[in-house]
Amino acid sequence: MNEMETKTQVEDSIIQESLLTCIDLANSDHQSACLDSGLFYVINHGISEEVMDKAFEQSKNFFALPLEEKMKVLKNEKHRGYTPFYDQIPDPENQGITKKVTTLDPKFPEMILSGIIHSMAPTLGLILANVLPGWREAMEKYHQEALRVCKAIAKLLALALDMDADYFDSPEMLGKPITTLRLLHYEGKSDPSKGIYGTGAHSDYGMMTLIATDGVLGLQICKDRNAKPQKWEYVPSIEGALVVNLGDMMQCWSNGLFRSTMHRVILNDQNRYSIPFFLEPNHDCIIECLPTCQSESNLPKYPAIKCSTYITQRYEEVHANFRSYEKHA
Ligand SMILES: O=C(O)CCC(=O)C(=O)O
Ligand SMILES: [Fe+2]
Repeated sequence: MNEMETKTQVEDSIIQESLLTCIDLANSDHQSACLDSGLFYVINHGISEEVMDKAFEQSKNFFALPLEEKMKVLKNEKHRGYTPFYDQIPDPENQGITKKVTTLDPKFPEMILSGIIHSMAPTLGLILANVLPGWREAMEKYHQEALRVCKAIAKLLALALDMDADYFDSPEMLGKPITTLRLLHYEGKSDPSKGIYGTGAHSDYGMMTLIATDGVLGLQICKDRNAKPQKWEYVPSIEGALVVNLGDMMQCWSNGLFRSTMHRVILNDQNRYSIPFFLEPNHDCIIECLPTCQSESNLPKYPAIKCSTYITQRYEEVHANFRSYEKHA
């Protein structure tokens, strides 16, 4: 049996085991999608409608709480917890928020971040238990399922990069992953010409992001950030499918072969709820070009960096000071 056959067999067995199917916008395979846009859909992921519906229902319940209740779970120094509207500025150069926060309408999304591993999800859950029965259970269940799906995708990505299927899904890499479930609530109307976006242009920092939405159109990608003018394409939602978006770390591991695509959210006066699940490896893991992705004529393009260092750097870049929203509370 040659190496290629073995690889295909392993890939087939992962797909059969989980029935996981990855498709891209043009309906080709996930491998070309990784190279082209770094974004693809996953169907047959095994997350039941019930689990998905409960997560959205509880997310809406949370955002419908009075602000004073939400402020009780205001984010902590690890950025877990509630973030009111206005806090996140992924694209400060183009986002009006840096100029005058108070005149901005519509608002930036409000969000709540929780994780289970290395996080305060249990604390959040305890605080919210009285006001939102079932919130914690719904989030823990969705979190667990999202992690399972991401790990299956990580195997396919490893194979696509000519590594062992378990390369990413190993104790050193994903034994204690940094996982974040972000519940987002957008409202209002975007106006890119005025620097008003649901979420400004950014790439995700980590390994991959699994995005579930309520079906309201909003997510856009720009495949070529250097193009002038930039071309933004909507990512339509597909019933039952989740969107997978590769992050900067995957771009680094693959030496730029896999794309960490710039994306943003544009809104048209509708409420929109989405639940991205961010997967990053163990915090002490070093992110560096894989041996299969470099050669004498293709040297590593990105410096090796510790996972936690990279995340902290990127996070500080895009978040306003706490004080910037105190006046809106
Ligand atoms: O709301 C979405 O569809 C995407 C949100 C996003 O890009 C993010 O939270 O990083
Ligand atoms: Fe994102």
